[in-house]
Amino acid sequence: MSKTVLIVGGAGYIGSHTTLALKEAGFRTVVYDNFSSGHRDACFGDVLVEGGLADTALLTRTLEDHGVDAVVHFAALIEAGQSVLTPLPFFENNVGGTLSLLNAMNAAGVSRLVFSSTAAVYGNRTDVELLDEALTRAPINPYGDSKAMVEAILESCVAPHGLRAIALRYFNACGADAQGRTGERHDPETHLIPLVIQAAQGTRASIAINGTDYDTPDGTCVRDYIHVSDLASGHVAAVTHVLSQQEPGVQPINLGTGAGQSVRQVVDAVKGISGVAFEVTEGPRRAGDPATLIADVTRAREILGWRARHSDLETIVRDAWVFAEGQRGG
Ligand SMILES: NC(=O)c1ccc[n+]([C@@H]2O[C@H](COP(=O)([O-])OP(=O)(O)OC[C@H]3O[C@@H](n4cnc5c(N)ncnc54)[C@H](O)[C@@H]3O)[C@@H](O)[C@H]2O)c1
Ligand SMILES: O=c1ccn([C@@H]2O[C@H](COP(=O)(O)OP(=O)(O)O[C@H]3O[C@H](CO)[C@@H](O)[C@H](O)[C@H]3O)[C@@H](O)[C@H]2O)c(=O)[nH]1
Repeated sequence: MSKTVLIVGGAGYIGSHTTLALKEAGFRTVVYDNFSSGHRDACFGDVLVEGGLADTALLTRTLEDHGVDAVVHFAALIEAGQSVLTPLPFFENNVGGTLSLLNAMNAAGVSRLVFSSTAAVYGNRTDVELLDEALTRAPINPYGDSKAMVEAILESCVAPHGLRAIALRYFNACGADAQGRTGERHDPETHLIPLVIQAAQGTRASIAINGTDYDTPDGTCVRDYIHVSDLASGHVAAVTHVLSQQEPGVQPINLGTGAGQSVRQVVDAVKGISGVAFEVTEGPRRAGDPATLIADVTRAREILGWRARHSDLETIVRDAWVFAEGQRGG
Protein backbone atom coordinates (compact mmCIF):
# COMPACT_ATOMS: atom_id res chain seq x y z
CA MET A 1 0.00 0.00 0.00
CA SER A 2 1.27 3.50 -0.75
CA LYS A 3 2.61 5.56 2.15
CA THR A 4 0.98 8.84 3.15
CA VAL A 5 2.99 12.05 3.50
CA LEU A 6 1.78 15.20 5.27
CA ILE A 7 3.18 18.27 3.51
CA VAL A 8 3.07 21.22 5.90
CA GLY A 9 3.41 24.38 3.81
CA GLY A 10 2.54 22.41 0.68
CA ALA A 11 0.81 25.39 -0.97
CA GLY A 12 4.09 27.30 -1.17
CA TYR A 13 6.81 27.47 -3.76
CA ILE A 14 8.97 24.46 -2.88
CA GLY A 15 6.08 22.61 -1.23
CA SER A 16 3.92 22.65 -4.37
CA HIS A 17 6.70 21.26 -6.55
CA THR A 18 7.46 18.62 -3.93
CA THR A 19 3.80 17.58 -3.71
CA LEU A 20 3.79 16.95 -7.47
CA ALA A 21 7.01 14.93 -7.24
CA LEU A 22 5.78 12.85 -4.29
CA LYS A 23 2.55 12.03 -6.14
CA GLU A 24 4.49 11.08 -9.25
CA ALA A 25 6.60 8.78 -7.05
CA GLY A 26 3.43 7.02 -5.82
CA PHE A 27 2.90 8.62 -2.40
CA ARG A 28 -0.50 9.67 -1.05
CA THR A 29 -0.27 13.36 -0.15
CA VAL A 30 -2.03 15.54 2.43
CA VAL A 31 -1.30 19.27 2.18
CA TYR A 32 -1.62 21.36 5.37
CA ASP A 33 -1.33 25.13 4.94
CA ASN A 34 -2.76 28.39 6.30
CA PHE A 35 -2.23 30.27 2.99
CA SER A 36 -0.26 33.02 4.71
CA SER A 37 2.01 32.98 1.66
CA GLY A 38 0.86 29.91 -0.25
CA HIS A 39 -1.62 29.72 -3.13
CA ARG A 40 -4.82 27.69 -3.38
CA ASP A 41 -4.15 26.92 -7.03
CA ALA A 42 -0.76 25.48 -6.06
CA CYS A 43 -2.25 22.76 -3.83
CA PHE A 44 -1.79 19.45 -5.58
CA GLY A 45 -2.32 17.12 -2.60
CA ASP A 46 -4.88 14.31 -2.62
CA VAL A 47 -6.27 16.01 0.51
CA LEU A 48 -6.11 19.66 1.66
CA VAL A 49 -6.38 20.70 5.31
CA GLU A 50 -6.48 24.44 5.96
CA GLY A 51 -4.87 25.30 9.26
CA GLY A 52 -1.97 26.94 11.07
CA LEU A 53 1.17 25.43 12.52
CA ALA A 54 0.22 26.67 15.97
CA ASP A 55 -2.93 24.50 15.97
CA THR A 56 -1.45 21.38 17.58
CA ALA A 57 -4.87 19.75 17.98
CA LEU A 58 -5.73 20.09 14.28
CA LEU A 59 -2.28 18.84 13.29
CA THR A 60 -2.67 15.83 15.59
CA ARG A 61 -6.13 15.02 14.17
CA THR A 62 -4.81 15.41 10.63
CA LEU A 63 -1.93 13.00 11.30
CA GLU A 64 -4.28 10.45 12.89
CA ASP A 65 -7.26 10.74 10.54
CA HIS A 66 -5.16 10.35 7.40
CA GLY A 67 -2.81 7.67 8.71
CA VAL A 68 0.27 9.80 8.00
CA ASP A 69 3.56 7.87 7.77
CA ALA A 70 5.96 10.82 7.32
CA VAL A 71 5.89 14.62 7.48
CA VAL A 72 7.64 17.13 5.22
CA HIS A 73 7.75 20.53 6.94
CA PHE A 74 8.13 23.62 4.73
CA ALA A 75 6.00 26.14 6.63
CA ALA A 76 8.07 29.14 7.69
CA LEU A 77 8.82 32.81 7.21
CA ILE A 78 11.66 32.79 4.72
CA GLU A 79 13.25 36.18 3.99
CA ALA A 80 16.70 36.45 5.55
CA GLY A 81 16.87 40.24 5.04
CA GLN A 82 13.44 40.87 6.58
CA SER A 83 14.34 38.76 9.63
CA VAL A 84 17.00 41.31 10.58
CA LEU A 85 14.30 44.01 10.74
CA THR A 86 11.49 41.99 12.38
CA PRO A 87 13.00 38.95 14.11
CA LEU A 88 10.22 37.96 16.51
CA PRO A 89 7.70 36.58 13.98
CA PHE A 90 10.51 34.47 12.55
CA PHE A 91 11.16 32.80 15.89
CA GLU A 92 7.46 32.52 16.67
CA ASN A 93 6.52 30.86 13.37
CA ASN A 94 9.67 28.94 12.56
CA VAL A 95 10.64 27.72 16.04
CA GLY A 96 7.33 27.91 17.94
CA GLY A 97 5.42 26.48 15.01
CA THR A 98 7.81 23.57 14.66
CA LEU A 99 7.46 22.77 18.38
CA SER A 100 3.72 22.57 17.84
CA LEU A 101 4.22 20.19 14.91
CA LEU A 102 6.63 18.01 16.92
CA ASN A 103 4.12 17.84 19.78
CA ALA A 104 1.43 16.75 17.34
CA MET A 105 3.73 14.12 15.83
CA ASN A 106 4.47 12.74 19.31
CA ALA A 107 0.77 12.66 20.18
CA ALA A 108 -0.06 10.83 16.93
CA GLY A 109 2.93 8.48 17.10
CA VAL A 110 4.54 9.75 13.87
CA SER A 111 8.34 9.76 14.06
CA ARG A 112 9.53 10.40 10.48
CA LEU A 113 10.25 13.95 9.35
CA VAL A 114 11.93 15.86 6.55
CA PHE A 115 12.58 19.45 7.65
CA SER A 116 13.30 22.47 5.42
CA SER A 117 16.53 23.88 6.73
CA THR A 118 18.77 26.27 4.85
CA ALA A 119 22.27 27.21 3.79
CA ALA A 120 21.77 30.24 6.03
CA VAL A 121 22.72 28.07 9.06
CA TYR A 122 26.37 28.22 7.86
CA GLY A 123 26.63 32.00 8.16
CA ASN A 124 29.59 33.79 6.62
CA ARG A 125 32.35 31.16 6.26
CA THR A 126 35.17 32.83 4.40
CA ASP A 127 37.66 30.12 5.41
CA VAL A 128 36.22 27.25 3.35
CA GLU A 129 35.32 26.99 -0.32
CA LEU A 130 32.47 24.51 0.03
CA LEU A 131 30.09 24.25 2.96
CA ASP A 132 29.82 20.73 4.31
CA GLU A 133 27.38 19.51 6.90
CA ALA A 134 30.03 18.85 9.57
CA LEU A 135 30.76 22.59 9.92
CA THR A 136 29.47 24.26 13.06
CA ARG A 137 26.18 26.12 12.63
CA ALA A 138 26.94 29.86 12.74
CA PRO A 139 24.04 31.83 11.23
CA ILE A 140 24.35 35.60 10.89
CA ASN A 141 20.67 36.54 10.72
CA PRO A 142 17.57 35.68 12.79
CA TYR A 143 16.10 33.60 9.95
CA GLY A 144 19.18 31.38 9.95
CA ASP A 145 19.12 31.34 13.77
CA SER A 146 15.53 30.08 13.72
CA LYS A 147 16.45 27.20 11.40
CA ALA A 148 19.60 26.34 13.40
CA MET A 149 17.48 26.26 16.57
CA VAL A 150 15.05 23.81 14.98
CA GLU A 151 17.92 21.57 13.90
CA ALA A 152 19.13 21.53 17.52
CA ILE A 153 15.61 20.80 18.77
CA LEU A 154 15.33 17.87 16.35
CA GLU A 155 18.64 16.48 17.66
CA SER A 156 17.26 16.65 21.22
CA CYS A 157 14.19 14.68 20.18
CA VAL A 158 16.05 11.68 18.76
CA ALA A 159 16.58 9.64 21.94
CA PRO A 160 13.46 10.60 23.92
CA HIS A 161 11.00 10.54 21.02
CA GLY A 162 12.61 8.12 18.56
CA LEU A 163 12.68 10.80 15.85
CA ARG A 164 13.93 9.75 12.40
CA ALA A 165 14.60 12.94 10.50
CA ILE A 166 16.57 14.65 7.78
CA ALA A 167 17.14 18.42 7.78
CA LEU A 168 17.57 19.37 4.14
CA ARG A 169 19.73 22.47 3.90
CA TYR A 170 18.66 24.03 0.64
CA PHE A 171 20.82 26.55 -1.06
CA ASN A 172 19.04 29.13 -3.29
CA ALA A 173 15.78 27.71 -4.61
CA CYS A 174 14.81 28.98 -8.04
CA GLY A 175 13.28 28.04 -11.39
CA ALA A 176 9.81 26.61 -11.98
CA ASP A 177 8.06 23.41 -12.97
CA ALA A 178 9.02 22.70 -16.61
CA GLN A 179 5.35 21.91 -17.38
CA GLY A 180 4.27 25.29 -15.98
CA ARG A 181 2.00 23.79 -13.29
CA THR A 182 3.56 25.89 -10.50
CA GLY A 183 6.39 28.35 -9.97
CA GLU A 184 7.72 31.12 -7.74
CA ARG A 185 5.07 33.59 -6.56
CA HIS A 186 6.24 35.14 -3.31
CA ASP A 187 4.50 38.38 -2.32
CA PRO A 188 6.36 40.56 -1.70
CA GLU A 189 9.07 38.99 -3.83
CA THR A 190 12.56 39.40 -2.38
CA HIS A 191 14.47 36.73 -4.29
CA LEU A 192 16.98 37.74 -6.90
CA ILE A 193 15.94 35.75 -9.97
CA PRO A 194 12.21 36.63 -9.98
CA LEU A 195 13.07 40.27 -9.27
CA VAL A 196 15.51 40.43 -12.18
CA ILE A 197 12.84 38.81 -14.36
CA GLN A 198 10.37 41.51 -13.28
CA ALA A 199 12.88 44.12 -14.45
CA ALA A 200 13.11 42.33 -17.81
CA GLN A 201 9.31 42.22 -18.04
CA GLY A 202 9.10 45.92 -17.27
CA THR A 203 6.94 45.40 -14.18
CA ARG A 204 9.71 47.00 -12.13
CA ALA A 205 11.82 49.87 -13.35
CA SER A 206 15.25 48.37 -12.67
CA ILE A 207 17.18 45.88 -10.57
CA ALA A 208 19.54 47.00 -7.82
CA ILE A 209 22.63 44.94 -7.04
CA ASN A 210 23.00 44.77 -3.24
CA GLY A 211 26.68 45.43 -2.79
CA THR A 212 29.58 45.31 -5.25
CA ASP A 213 32.46 45.32 -2.75
CA TYR A 214 32.32 41.71 -1.51
CA ASP A 215 35.43 39.55 -1.56
CA THR A 216 34.20 37.57 -4.56
CA PRO A 217 35.44 37.39 -8.19
CA ASP A 218 33.21 40.25 -9.43
CA GLY A 219 32.46 41.89 -6.07
CA THR A 220 28.84 40.70 -5.88
CA CYS A 221 27.45 37.92 -3.67
CA VAL A 222 27.82 34.36 -4.87
CA ARG A 223 25.07 31.77 -4.31
CA ASP A 224 24.48 28.13 -5.24
CA TYR A 225 21.25 28.28 -7.26
CA ILE A 226 19.31 25.01 -7.22
CA HIS A 227 16.31 24.33 -9.46
CA VAL A 228 13.13 23.78 -7.45
CA SER A 229 12.41 20.57 -9.36
CA ASP A 230 15.78 19.23 -8.19
CA LEU A 231 14.78 20.17 -4.64
CA ALA A 232 11.52 18.29 -5.16
CA SER A 233 13.32 15.10 -6.21
CA GLY A 234 15.63 15.55 -3.21
CA HIS A 235 12.57 15.45 -0.96
CA VAL A 236 11.29 12.27 -2.55
CA ALA A 237 14.70 10.69 -1.84
CA ALA A 238 14.72 12.04 1.74
CA VAL A 239 11.18 10.85 2.50
CA THR A 240 12.05 7.41 1.11
CA HIS A 241 15.15 7.39 3.32
CA VAL A 242 13.43 8.31 6.60
CA LEU A 243 10.62 5.83 5.90
CA SER A 244 13.13 2.98 5.74
CA GLN A 245 15.34 4.28 8.56
CA GLN A 246 15.50 1.63 11.31
CA GLU A 247 17.29 3.53 14.07
CA PRO A 248 16.28 6.95 15.42
CA GLY A 249 18.56 9.77 14.28
CA VAL A 250 18.66 13.11 12.54
CA GLN A 251 21.14 14.34 9.98
CA PRO A 252 21.54 17.52 7.94
CA ILE A 253 21.99 17.10 4.17
CA ASN A 254 22.82 19.91 1.74
CA LEU A 255 20.81 20.26 -1.45
CA GLY A 256 22.79 22.36 -3.90
CA THR A 257 24.88 22.01 -7.03
CA GLY A 258 28.40 22.54 -5.69
CA ALA A 259 28.92 25.61 -7.90
CA GLY A 260 28.25 29.31 -7.38
CA GLN A 261 26.91 32.16 -9.51
CA SER A 262 27.32 35.85 -8.76
CA VAL A 263 24.52 38.43 -8.79
CA ARG A 264 26.04 39.89 -11.96
CA GLN A 265 26.04 36.46 -13.65
CA VAL A 266 22.35 36.04 -12.81
CA VAL A 267 21.56 39.50 -14.23
CA ASP A 268 23.45 38.66 -17.43
CA ALA A 269 21.67 35.31 -17.77
CA VAL A 270 18.26 37.01 -17.55
CA LYS A 271 19.34 39.58 -20.13
CA GLY A 272 20.40 36.73 -22.41
CA ILE A 273 17.19 34.68 -22.09
CA SER A 274 14.79 37.64 -22.20
CA GLY A 275 16.64 39.66 -24.81
CA VAL A 276 15.81 42.82 -22.82
CA ALA A 277 18.48 45.37 -21.83
CA PHE A 278 16.84 46.50 -18.56
CA GLU A 279 18.43 48.99 -16.19
CA VAL A 280 20.81 47.70 -13.49
CA THR A 281 21.85 49.91 -10.55
CA GLU A 282 24.44 49.31 -7.85
CA GLY A 283 23.33 49.80 -4.25
CA PRO A 284 24.68 49.15 -0.75
CA ARG A 285 25.05 45.74 0.86
CA ARG A 286 21.89 44.17 2.32
CA ALA A 287 22.19 43.45 6.06
CA GLY A 288 22.63 39.79 6.93
CA ASP A 289 24.05 38.71 3.55
CA PRO A 290 27.02 36.30 3.57
CA ALA A 291 29.42 36.87 0.64
CA THR A 292 29.41 33.32 -0.67
CA LEU A 293 27.29 30.19 -0.08
CA ILE A 294 28.20 27.07 -2.07
CA ALA A 295 27.27 23.52 -1.09
CA ASP A 296 29.43 20.47 -0.69
CA VAL A 297 27.03 17.92 -2.17
CA THR A 298 28.89 14.72 -1.28
CA ARG A 299 26.49 13.68 1.47
CA ALA A 300 23.38 14.06 -0.69
CA ARG A 301 24.97 11.88 -3.32
CA GLU A 302 26.18 9.21 -0.89
CA ILE A 303 23.16 9.00 1.42
CA LEU A 304 20.27 9.92 -0.87
CA GLY A 305 21.73 8.94 -4.24
CA TRP A 306 20.66 12.42 -5.36
CA ARG A 307 22.24 15.07 -7.53
CA ALA A 308 21.00 18.18 -9.30
CA ARG A 309 19.97 17.56 -12.92
CA HIS A 310 18.20 20.77 -13.97
CA SER A 311 20.27 23.41 -12.20
CA ASP A 312 22.47 24.96 -14.85
CA LEU A 313 21.78 28.71 -14.79
CA GLU A 314 20.33 28.72 -18.30
CA THR A 315 17.69 26.05 -17.52
CA ILE A 316 16.81 27.77 -14.23
CA VAL A 317 16.37 31.19 -15.80
CA ARG A 318 14.52 29.83 -18.84
CA ASP A 319 12.00 27.89 -16.68
CA ALA A 320 11.52 30.88 -14.37
CA TRP A 321 11.11 33.22 -17.35
CA VAL A 322 8.55 30.97 -19.09
CA PHE A 323 6.53 30.68 -15.86
CA ALA A 324 6.65 34.44 -15.20
CA GLU A 325 5.59 35.19 -18.78
CA GLY A 326 2.71 32.72 -18.40
CA GLN A 327 1.60 34.50 -15.22
CA ARG A 328 1.13 37.77 -17.06
CA GLY A 329 -0.42 36.06 -20.04
CA GLY A 330 2.66 36.61 -22.19
N1 LIG B 1 13.05 29.74 -1.20
C1 LIG B 1 14.33 29.51 -0.87
O1 LIG B 1 15.27 29.93 -1.57
C2 LIG B 1 14.64 28.67 0.34
C3 LIG B 1 15.99 28.35 0.58
C4 LIG B 1 16.30 27.60 1.73
C5 LIG B 1 15.30 27.17 2.57
N2 LIG B 1 14.00 27.48 2.30
C6 LIG B 1 12.97 26.98 3.22
O2 LIG B 1 12.05 26.21 2.45
C7 LIG B 1 10.73 26.31 3.00
C8 LIG B 1 9.75 26.67 1.91
O3 LIG B 1 10.15 27.88 1.27
P1 LIG B 1 9.29 28.49 0.09
O4 LIG B 1 10.19 29.35 -0.72
O5 LIG B 1 8.51 27.42 -0.56
O6 LIG B 1 8.31 29.45 0.91
P2 LIG B 1 6.76 29.80 0.67
O7 LIG B 1 6.48 31.03 1.47
O8 LIG B 1 6.43 29.79 -0.77
O9 LIG B 1 6.03 28.56 1.33
C9 LIG B 1 5.80 28.45 2.72
C10 LIG B 1 4.40 27.85 2.87
O10 LIG B 1 4.16 27.65 4.27
C11 LIG B 1 2.88 28.19 4.59
N3 LIG B 1 2.96 28.62 5.99
C12 LIG B 1 3.80 29.56 6.52
N4 LIG B 1 3.56 29.69 7.83
C13 LIG B 1 2.55 28.82 8.14
C14 LIG B 1 1.87 28.50 9.34
N5 LIG B 1 2.15 29.10 10.48
N6 LIG B 1 0.91 27.56 9.28
C15 LIG B 1 0.60 26.91 8.11
N7 LIG B 1 1.21 27.19 6.94
C16 LIG B 1 2.18 28.14 6.97
C17 LIG B 1 2.66 29.32 3.62
O11 LIG B 1 1.31 29.67 3.43
C18 LIG B 1 3.29 28.75 2.35
O12 LIG B 1 2.37 28.00 1.61
C19 LIG B 1 10.84 27.33 4.12
O13 LIG B 1 10.92 26.64 5.34
C20 LIG B 1 12.13 28.07 3.83
O14 LIG B 1 12.71 28.55 5.02
C21 LIG B 1 13.65 28.22 1.21
O1 LIG C 1 17.05 42.93 -5.66
C1 LIG C 1 17.93 42.17 -5.27
C2 LIG C 1 17.65 40.97 -4.55
C3 LIG C 1 18.71 40.19 -4.11
N1 LIG C 1 19.99 40.56 -4.38
C4 LIG C 1 21.10 39.73 -3.90
O2 LIG C 1 21.02 38.46 -4.49
C5 LIG C 1 21.57 37.48 -3.61
C6 LIG C 1 20.55 36.38 -3.40
O3 LIG C 1 19.48 36.95 -2.64
P1 LIG C 1 18.08 36.21 -2.40
O4 LIG C 1 17.55 35.74 -3.70
O5 LIG C 1 17.23 37.15 -1.59
O6 LIG C 1 18.46 34.92 -1.57
P2 LIG C 1 19.24 34.76 -0.16
O7 LIG C 1 19.22 36.00 0.65
O8 LIG C 1 20.59 34.17 -0.52
O9 LIG C 1 18.33 33.71 0.61
C7 LIG C 1 17.69 32.60 -0.03
O10 LIG C 1 18.54 31.50 0.00
C8 LIG C 1 18.87 31.07 1.32
C9 LIG C 1 19.78 29.86 1.20
O11 LIG C 1 20.99 30.21 0.58
C10 LIG C 1 17.57 30.70 2.04
O12 LIG C 1 17.87 30.31 3.34
C11 LIG C 1 16.58 31.82 2.06
O13 LIG C 1 15.35 31.37 2.60
C12 LIG C 1 16.35 32.33 0.67
O14 LIG C 1 15.55 33.49 0.74
C13 LIG C 1 21.91 38.23 -2.31
O15 LIG C 1 23.26 38.58 -2.36
C14 LIG C 1 21.07 39.50 -2.41
O16 LIG C 1 21.57 40.58 -1.69
C15 LIG C 1 20.28 41.71 -5.10
O17 LIG C 1 21.43 42.04 -5.33
N2 LIG C 1 19.23 42.48 -5.52
